[in-house]
Amino acid sequence: MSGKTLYDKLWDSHLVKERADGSCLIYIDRHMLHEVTSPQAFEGLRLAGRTPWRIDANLATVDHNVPTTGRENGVEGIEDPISRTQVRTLDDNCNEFGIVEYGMNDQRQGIVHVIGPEQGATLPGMTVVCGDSHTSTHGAFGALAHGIGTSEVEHVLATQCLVQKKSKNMLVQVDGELKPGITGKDVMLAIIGKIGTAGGTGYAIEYAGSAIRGLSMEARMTMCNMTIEAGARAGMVAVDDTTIDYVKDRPMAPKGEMWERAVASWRELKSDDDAEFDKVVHLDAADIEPQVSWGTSPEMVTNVGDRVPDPANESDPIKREGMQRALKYMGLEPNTPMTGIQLDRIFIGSCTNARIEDLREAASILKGQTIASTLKQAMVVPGSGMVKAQAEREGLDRIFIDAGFEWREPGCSMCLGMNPDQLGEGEHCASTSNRNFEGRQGFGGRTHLVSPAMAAAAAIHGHFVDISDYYDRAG
Ligand SMILES: CC(C)[C@H](C(=O)O)[C@@H](O)C(=O)O
Ligand code: SF4
Repeated sequence: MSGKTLYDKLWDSHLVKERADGSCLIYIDRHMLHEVTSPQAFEGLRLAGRTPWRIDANLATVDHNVPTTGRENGVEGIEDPISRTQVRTLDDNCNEFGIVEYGMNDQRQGIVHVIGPEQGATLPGMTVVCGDSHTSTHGAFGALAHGIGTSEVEHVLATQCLVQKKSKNMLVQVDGELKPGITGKDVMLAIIGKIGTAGGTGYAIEYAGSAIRGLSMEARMTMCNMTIEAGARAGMVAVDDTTIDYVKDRPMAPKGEMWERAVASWRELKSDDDAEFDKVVHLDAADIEPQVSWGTSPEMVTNVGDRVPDPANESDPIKREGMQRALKYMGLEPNTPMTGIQLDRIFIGSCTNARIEDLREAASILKGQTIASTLKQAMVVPGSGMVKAQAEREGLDRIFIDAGFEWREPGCSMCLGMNPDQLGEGEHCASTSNRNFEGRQGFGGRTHLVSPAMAAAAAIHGHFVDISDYYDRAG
């Protein structure tokens, strides 16, 4: 018999019961909540007269609907009535049921997938769920993490368990050395460009190989975050020293002797050498160039040095039609150099790329520079209040502000149009977020997915540039 994958190990250690039809009950260690997908779940609990099964397993915050400016008047000061109600409802529900919530003006508030790891609420070996598709982010810690629907949010609140079917195992192996300036974002966009947005459907993906081992936790989180864009619900990376160093001394991480014991067991969280995967994909790190998306799906992506593809060269009629539609929406002509796309706004933020390392990377490009006068707006939205405070201690806020960026309060912001930060119709945006769907950042808005460094360099020039030049020049 062959060995176990990391996914098999996580699955087996949380399996409560398996039925003959393959449906399984798994135990959930950590449940994160936000204001969008929780109201009906709490309502369901109330109607059934239930209380949360394990209060301490839950951690809530407000992120999608919060404004990123003008928070001095608290929740009642939120202008949009729907957003105000959403935020107030989570506050009320958490108060009623006794769940810890980082409210809008708590320094620990932020995007749910940023604050979990930051607080040590996400730990190796856990099962982590949240009513949010980008929960896959937490898999970077050698955890089994995925999004759930609102009825499942209610189920987890009530029982701490979830009915699931096991996925197949996929290994994405990235070996070799990344070129300077190439980030986890570029690696992940290149993977999605290669396997497609349905490439991971039905699988749990493990990222491995020497290039992944060399990545920071922030970069691993970026990759696991975008796993859902590759069609897989869960992505994960094995535990190593990088993982353990990141987790150490986090507020909710174990301490003292418990820490030593935890680390000893976490070290086992890797695939066995003889584990077999149902599918294996290889990438050579040295081949990966800075990525920019040109279309309305994350797989519609190319190297910054390339051109907008020509549908005429696509033999598959369905794909051709999809490309034509995407180009029409994006207002792009085939064969336009990617560096020729003029931008209107720059957004550095989201649960994909708003951690401290992301802001440092962008600031290193922007230092002493100013943004192009042709831009309507450039903004940085830190992923959490803690990231914001850290960036301010390092003086990064000054670099951004001096360059012409707006420095905002934490939240999902322009990643999706559920708050005042939105694109206007027809506007092109260099965005460090994860989805470039039609209307995602505002009605008629045109999203180009890039890394923080690429967004920063694009801000200076008003169009995309190959940041490789920056890194070469800097030596
Ligand atoms: C609002 C929420 C349910 C949604 C998700 O599940 O991912 C959002 O976070 C997103 O990124 O589209
Ligand atoms: S930042 Fe974007 S992707 Fe992440 S949870 Fe918020 S809306 Fe979803």
